[in-house]
Amino acid sequence: MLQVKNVCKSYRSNKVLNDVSFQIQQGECLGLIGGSGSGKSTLAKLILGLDQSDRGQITLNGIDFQCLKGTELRKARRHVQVVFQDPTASLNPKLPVWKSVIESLENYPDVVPSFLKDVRNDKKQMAEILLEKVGLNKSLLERYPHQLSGGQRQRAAIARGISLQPSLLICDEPTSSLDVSIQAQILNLLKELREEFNMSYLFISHDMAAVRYICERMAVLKEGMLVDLFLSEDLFSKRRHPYTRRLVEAAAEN
Ligand SMILES: Nc1ncnc2c1ncn2[C@@H]1O[C@H](COP(=O)(O)OP(=O)(O)OP(=O)(O)O)[C@@H](O)[C@H]1O
Repeated sequence: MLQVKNVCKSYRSNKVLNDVSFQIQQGECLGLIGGSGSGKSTLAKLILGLDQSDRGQITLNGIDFQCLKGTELRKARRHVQVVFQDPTASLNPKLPVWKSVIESLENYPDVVPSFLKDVRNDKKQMAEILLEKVGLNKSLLERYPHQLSGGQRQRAAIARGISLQPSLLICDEPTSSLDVSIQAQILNLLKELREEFNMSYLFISHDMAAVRYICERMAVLKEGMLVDLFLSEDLFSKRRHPYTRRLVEAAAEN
């Protein structure tokens, strides 16, 4: 489904990604962990088609975004969406929640997600269904982002992320800005949505326990190199790369 092959990326003389390769299958969740500055967000940017790699290939369902331009690129991009750490990054503070949630659908009028097919012409109904999918009451439709709690804002951002029924959802630290008590709820929501829509996730996080909980496999980036890739259940195995073991030890100390 997603194939990343020998990807390299430098910013001036700073080699940020060095020959990175991995795959994510349909419906699979791959966790991406690594220290600060290891290149995780850069990789996400390349997969989203927001920047170009210097070398290598990134294909989603066999399509290489880097070979596309204009309308074709726009069309392909709908299949990969993102949920950021800070939900205010994807919710316009001047719009009521319902408008933010359906903004992507308005940008892609030809796209008819299966769960919205009966209401595709009714904007409010679409927003209502999307809110329901993420466990938000329709009484929140008219609220503005600042009138929601952090957890509700992240749910709204997730509703927006799934609105086009993407094949791949990139979750970039989706729980880091939330209270610990809310983090588990958001993780469970992401888990349920993945099952319902058979989406794939690239789940970027510093939170080892969260990654282990939600992902079947984990990939470890160290200074732009993919040094380890394994089943989550093998996180504590002796076969782990020394750097992975250091991350595990650091997480245990926190
Ligand atoms: N647009 C850019 N121009 C120049 N350098 C950049 C750019 N984007 C990222 N970098 C550099 O690339 C390196 C990797 O950054 P990146 O944000 O991908 O790391 P990260 O693993 O996501 O870090 P964090 O966990 O702190 O978010 C850093 O040294 C960063 O300064």
